[in-house]
Amino acid sequence: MLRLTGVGKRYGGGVPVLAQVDLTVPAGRVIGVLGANGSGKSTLLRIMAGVSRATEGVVAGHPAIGYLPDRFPSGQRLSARSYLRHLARIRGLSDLSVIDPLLARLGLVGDPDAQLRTLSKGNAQKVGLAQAVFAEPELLILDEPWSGLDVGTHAILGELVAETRERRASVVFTDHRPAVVRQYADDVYRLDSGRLVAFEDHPETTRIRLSAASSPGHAWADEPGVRTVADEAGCVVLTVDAARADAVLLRALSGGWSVREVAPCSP
Ligand SMILES: Nc1ncnc2c1ncn2[C@@H]1O[C@H](COP(=O)(O)OP(=O)(O)OP(=O)(O)O)[C@@H](O)[C@H]1O
Repeated sequence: MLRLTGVGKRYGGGVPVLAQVDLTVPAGRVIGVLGANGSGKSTLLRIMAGVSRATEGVVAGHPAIGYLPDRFPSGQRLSARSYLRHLARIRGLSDLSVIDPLLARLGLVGDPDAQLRTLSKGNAQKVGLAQAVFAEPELLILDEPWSGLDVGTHAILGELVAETRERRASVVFTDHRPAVVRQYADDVYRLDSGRLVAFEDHPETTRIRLSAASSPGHAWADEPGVRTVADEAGCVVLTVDAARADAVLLRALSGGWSVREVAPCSP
């Protein structure tokens, strides 16, 4: 659907914000991009949305795109309703009746006929979301879409993302919170020094110290969930995925080992 190959971006003569970014967005997939402030998330999404040019590399594919920018231009005199109708006509949408129910679903507080510039930040964000999704684009690009939204609308946005995936369209979104990105994305990436890398999830681990009067012997490294095995002062020390810790303890006790210590590993 959309493919970035070797994409780089440099503003003026500065250091590259993005370097050698490769990313394929397949149909029906939700991709989440994590990154600290200033790591280049918005720059990457602007390039994908076609509103900014890469200074290196190739962007291939021309899906119909719905785009929520990081700063939605909300300081306008147009009302939310006229703005969305205007955009709908530009995008060739004949059925304008989808707009009002969408604003209601997003929980727009206030008069849809009031000027956009009078809306609160969260309500302006809802109008920004509405313009991104109403035409059912093939690729939905959302820059920090959860920012500024109230809790009720968080769930609605989650539904909109899921519905987009269900109709085999794709979503690319950014956020700086791993838990949010993990919750909604099929594939999670992280921007690190301009490079886009797969986000490695580090599940919580537990440290288990075992001893045995006579060595019963056990291939602990082969036990599911065991990450590391070390000998320390006559004890065996295991690092175990927290979710598997109970099973490993049961195996140890039934195998004649004594449990000396169980503690969460420091992050
Ligand atoms: N138009 C521009 N001209 C010059 N520098 C820019 C421009 N846009 C972004 N930058 C710089 O590029 C870097 C990445 O910015 P970008 O907005 O893409 O990061 P971000 O990850 O989206 O940040 P945040 O989480 O704070 O929104 C920053 O150092 C920023 O100052």
